[in-house]
Amino acid sequence: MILVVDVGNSNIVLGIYKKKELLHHFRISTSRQSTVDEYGVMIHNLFQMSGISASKIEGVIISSVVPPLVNVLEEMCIKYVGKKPLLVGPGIKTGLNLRYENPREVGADRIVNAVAAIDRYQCPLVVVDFGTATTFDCIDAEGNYLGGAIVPGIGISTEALYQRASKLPRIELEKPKKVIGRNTVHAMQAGIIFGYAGQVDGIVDRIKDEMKAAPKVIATGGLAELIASETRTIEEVNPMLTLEGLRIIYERNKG
Ligand SMILES: Nc1ncnc2c1ncn2[C@@H]1O[C@H](COP(=O)(O)OP(=O)(O)O)[C@@H](O)[C@H]1O
Ligand SMILES: CC(C)(COP(=O)(O)O)[C@@H](O)C(=O)NCCC(=O)O
Ligand SMILES: [K+]
Repeated sequence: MILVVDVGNSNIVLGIYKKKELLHHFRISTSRQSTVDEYGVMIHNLFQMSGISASKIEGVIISSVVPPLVNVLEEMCIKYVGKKPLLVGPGIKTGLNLRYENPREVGADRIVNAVAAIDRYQCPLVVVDFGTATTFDCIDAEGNYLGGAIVPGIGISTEALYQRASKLPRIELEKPKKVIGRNTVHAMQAGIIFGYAGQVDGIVDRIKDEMKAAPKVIATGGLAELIASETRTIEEVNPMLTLEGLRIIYERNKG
């Protein structure tokens, strides 16, 4: 079994794979304050709840877009899982041809998503990841990673409204029945959800024009389901894309 870990700005998602099969997955909140031992307790509890023995874990791979947590989680794995993790970053084989001006700048999660998408679907592709930020990653017909777009995430956008406007409350991210809201909450929900879906379609349309291609559009991330159904351009939601990518990169680098 291997342990795969994706550290996002809001959540850390962990997966346990036995060969190609995802046996368990867990989502815990990203805490920049937590210590090696606190993360150790967390993983110990998750393993215990699921009947996993740490001694059965043959290897660990971590992707992180939160630099201060890399060392903490690396040490946690050494101390509590007994394995030094592979870190998705410079020096690791991904098989991806990065066309970013500075390939070191691309978020590890975006690289991992692209690797998984290329493995699973036919190129050209666009991957939309609804995380703290929403990222668009473009892959051409030859499998080259072209780059993409980064926009404020749905959570960030919603939070900004209530933090900056005195009379706007904190709202549940729920789809309202109508776009014409007749109270503040419904009006905000309509603006956020339908506005966000429109933004996704707008960016994907421009990407397709610029790529001069008809890429398949895949979505992933915590809030993918909610928005995807309101878009015209997203063809498939694959919630486990990032974990799959980590498993594939692990395979390419072991031994
Ligand atoms: N199942 C869920 N239902 C509602 N909100 C969620 C769910 N999962 C994640 N979120 C929210 O979606 C946002 C992005 O989550 P996630 O995809 O885990 O982001 P990241 O990869 O940046 O950590 C966060 O604000 C998180 O609170
Ligand atoms: C864009 C991101 C913040 C998305 O992170 P997430 O929403 O998954 O937490 C992350 O991929 C990142 O920090 N990227 C570095 C900049 C870049 O990809 O160009
Ligand atoms: K992510």
